[in-house]
Amino acid sequence: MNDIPFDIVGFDLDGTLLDTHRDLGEAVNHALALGGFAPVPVAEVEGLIGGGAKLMLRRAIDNQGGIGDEEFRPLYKALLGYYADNNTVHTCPYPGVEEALETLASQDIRLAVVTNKFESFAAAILTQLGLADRFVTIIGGDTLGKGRAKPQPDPILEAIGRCGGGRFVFVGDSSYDMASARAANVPVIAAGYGYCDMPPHELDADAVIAGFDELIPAIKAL
Ligand SMILES: O=C(O)COP(=O)(O)O
Ligand SMILES: [Mg+2]
Repeated sequence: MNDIPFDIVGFDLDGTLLDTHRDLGEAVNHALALGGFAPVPVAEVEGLIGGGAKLMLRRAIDNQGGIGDEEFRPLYKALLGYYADNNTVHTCPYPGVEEALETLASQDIRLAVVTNKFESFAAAILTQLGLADRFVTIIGGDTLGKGRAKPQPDPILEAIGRCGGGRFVFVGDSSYDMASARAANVPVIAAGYGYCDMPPHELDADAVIAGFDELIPAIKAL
C-alpha cells in the first residue's frame, strides 16, 4: 500500500542526491590554474556550488579580485571540458539515497531531478552511477533556456508536467531550491547535510533532514 502522501518527488542533485564537491572543486581548480589563480581549498568548494558551474567559477575568481568577461570565457570553457572528462572520479550518492529511491519507486512514486547543472552532465553522472533510470525526467539549468533555472519556478513546474501532474514535494540543499519551490507553490524539504548557503534551519523549508534515511519519514510528516 502507498502510504506516502505525494505522487512525485523532485530532487536537486549537487548536495542533495550526490556529493559532487570534490570533482567540481578539481574542475574549478583546473580553470583557476590556467588563469594564474590560487586553488580553492577543498573545504571551501561547497560554498561555491548551487547556482551552476559558471557562477561557481565566477565566485572563485571574484574571491581573488575578479576578471573581465573576455578573460573569463576561456577559463569557463576549460572548466567545462575538464568536468566533462572527470565528473565521477569522487562523486557518489549520499548514504541512503539508493535505498530511499528504491522505496519510493516501489510505491509507484514518480521521481524527477531538477538541477542547475547542465542537463548533459547530470544525465551522464546519473547514468555512470546507475541511477538515471530511476527518474522520469532530468531537468538541468540549461534545459528551459536562459533565465528559467532555479530560483525561478519554471523547472519545478516543468518536472511536474513531465511526470504527468500530481502532488509534488521538492528536496534541495540551497536557497535556490527553496525559492524555486516557494515560487512553484510546492512543499520543500532541506537537505541539511548538503551545500547549504545558509544555516539549514534558516532556509525556509517545511522540514530539514540531517541524512537521507530521514527523507521518507519527513515526507510522510509534511
Ligand atoms: O551545479 C550547481 O552549482 C548546482 O547544482 P544543483 O542545482 O544540483 O545543486
Ligand atoms: Mg544543490
